[in-house]
Amino acid sequence: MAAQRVGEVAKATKQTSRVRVAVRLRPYMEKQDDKGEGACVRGLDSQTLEIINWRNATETLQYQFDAFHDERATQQEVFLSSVKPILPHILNGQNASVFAYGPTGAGKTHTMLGVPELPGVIPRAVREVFNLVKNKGKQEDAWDYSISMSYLEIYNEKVLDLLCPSAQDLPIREDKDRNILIPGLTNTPLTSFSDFHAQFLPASLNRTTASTKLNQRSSRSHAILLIKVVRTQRAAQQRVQTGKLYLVDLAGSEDNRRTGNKGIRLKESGAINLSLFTLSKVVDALSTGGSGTARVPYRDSKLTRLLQDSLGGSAHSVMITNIAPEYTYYFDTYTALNFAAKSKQVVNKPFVRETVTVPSTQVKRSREEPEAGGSGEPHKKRIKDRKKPDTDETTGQAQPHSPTDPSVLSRLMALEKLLMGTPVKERLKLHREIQELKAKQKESVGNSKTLTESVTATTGHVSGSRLEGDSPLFRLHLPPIQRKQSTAARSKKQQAIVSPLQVVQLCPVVKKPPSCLQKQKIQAVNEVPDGKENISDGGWESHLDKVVLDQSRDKILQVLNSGSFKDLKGLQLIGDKKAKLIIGWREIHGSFTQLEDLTQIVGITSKILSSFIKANILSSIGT
Ligand SMILES: Nc1ncnc2c1ncn2[C@@H]1O[C@H](COP(=O)(O)OP(=O)(O)OP(=O)(O)O)[C@@H](O)[C@H]1O
Repeated sequence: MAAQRVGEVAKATKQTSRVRVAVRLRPYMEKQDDKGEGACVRGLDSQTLEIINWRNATETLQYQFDAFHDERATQQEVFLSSVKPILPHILNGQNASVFAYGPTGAGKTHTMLGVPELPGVIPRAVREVFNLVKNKGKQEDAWDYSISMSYLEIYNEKVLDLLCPSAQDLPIREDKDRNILIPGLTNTPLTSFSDFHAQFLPASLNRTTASTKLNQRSSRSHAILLIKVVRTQRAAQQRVQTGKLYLVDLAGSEDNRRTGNKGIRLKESGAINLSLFTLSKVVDALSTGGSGTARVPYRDSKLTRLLQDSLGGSAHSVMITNIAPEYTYYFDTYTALNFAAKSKQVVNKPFVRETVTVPSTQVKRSREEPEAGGSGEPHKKRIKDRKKPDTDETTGQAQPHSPTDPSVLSRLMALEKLLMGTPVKERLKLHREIQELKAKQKESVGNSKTLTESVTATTGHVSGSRLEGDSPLFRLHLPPIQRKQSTAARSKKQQAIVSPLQVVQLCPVVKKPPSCLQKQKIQAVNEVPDGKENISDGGWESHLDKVVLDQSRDKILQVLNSGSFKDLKGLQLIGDKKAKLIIGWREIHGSFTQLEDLTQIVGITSKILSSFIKANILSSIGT
């Protein structure tokens, strides 16, 4: 019998739910390491890993997450520890989401999809949902359950229905209750796991993949599988609860120098990187804008618009960050780990959305009409409930910022660097911000001293004798990670393992012996000097590795060419006026081929251009 909706009840649960972050290290692959340098990252225990510190290769950076799955972890272990625990929520009208993040070729699709003999999170989670429903049905007979699926990809900023590939770019809508809806998206009822299998496999083949230098079958889109569980009470006045499970395989962040992308691949890559860039801005806003005043830029990309419920919204979320051990991936891995560390601070507020219905005459409902268990919650509530940056709402305890917490350090460093090349009028503002961060840093040093090791569930910290004078450089009596010398120009006999000190020479960024500038930068990390920054302006580029410089330039160019107004304003030294001029220039001339083209814009002199380049490159390296 059809039912008429008479009321929707959003029952906020008392608990907040921090986004759980797991990191999975893929096995070392010789073919990905043509120089034969070995691994730059390794696990220490089931929660901790360490990566060589690019600023000083005699140190490592340690990160702690909710779970760390090393290269030997099986598909089943990853599922049991990181995914299974959140699934029961969707039977109670709550949302849950699992998404795989990481550089291209680091194992996201392997983790989410797997292969027939080693099925990944998606098939295991769906099977588990069927099991849970079956068991619930046995325990209580007051409710009926139905399961359905939708499957879509976001390709080049277009939403495409994988169950109905002819469908064009589908719109994303938001209803008055802030539920995210996709009108026209196929929603197929499922009767069993094999039914799911039969629908899912052919649909997966519709996903856009292509071969790049780094991955023979690289996902060129973000794939989102939505499993919906609707439970309906068998009573005169029916209650209907809908829980949604999002299983997301994100496209990999890409460095086009290494992927060798050209033409259409390069365009895809631009869209992928831009949406991931927006995702990182969303996470930034959620993890640092705890006061509730920061605008979260969900609308700046389709991906973040769709994931709105999963980040800072109403879902129980798990992010599995996939990383690769080879040195070739070093900076991608480092960036992914810092992103994962920030994501740990995002808090969701799960709630049950329930519809109470009474039998009535047939009411026609479109497939994507707002419904029970919808994905949003009132905006005001979300903002109000957003986690303050330093407070773990799940425990009520202050979440310690380690003295070397990368989220504070990197912002601090970026600001310090920025100050060097900033016009006088902006210096005051930056200086204030630096002082605040320094105060926070000092406070966290105090905090961390009083906390026992078990409480230090921090986002990550630098381990090194200079920072933790009495602790050994490497814990657990493991020998230090050693970078093998490149085998490219050596015979097999000469492949001796170098000592950690020699590694410094191979460090990807620090090329020259420490100069005055570098010493001061190191001091900024370790001592947070109170004195004035008075670093000479000239020759800053020569202190950085060419690859890093080129990568940063490419990223800036990408934002200039495909960034929205807001993305452009996110660049250093670009305000409203310049952002508009850049968009106007793009409309007339197309893309910028190099950063230097910016001088063609009225008001951007070569002096302004060099400050712009410097500020943005230093800022991107520091974050
Ligand atoms: N844990 C693992 N064990 C064994 N092989 C793995 C593992 N993780 C990844 N691989 C292999 O590494 C290669 C790249 O993995 P995958 O395609 O999953 O990467 P990806 O992150 O999805 O890349 P992209 O973003 O380009 O799609 C594949 O050949 C995959 O089988």
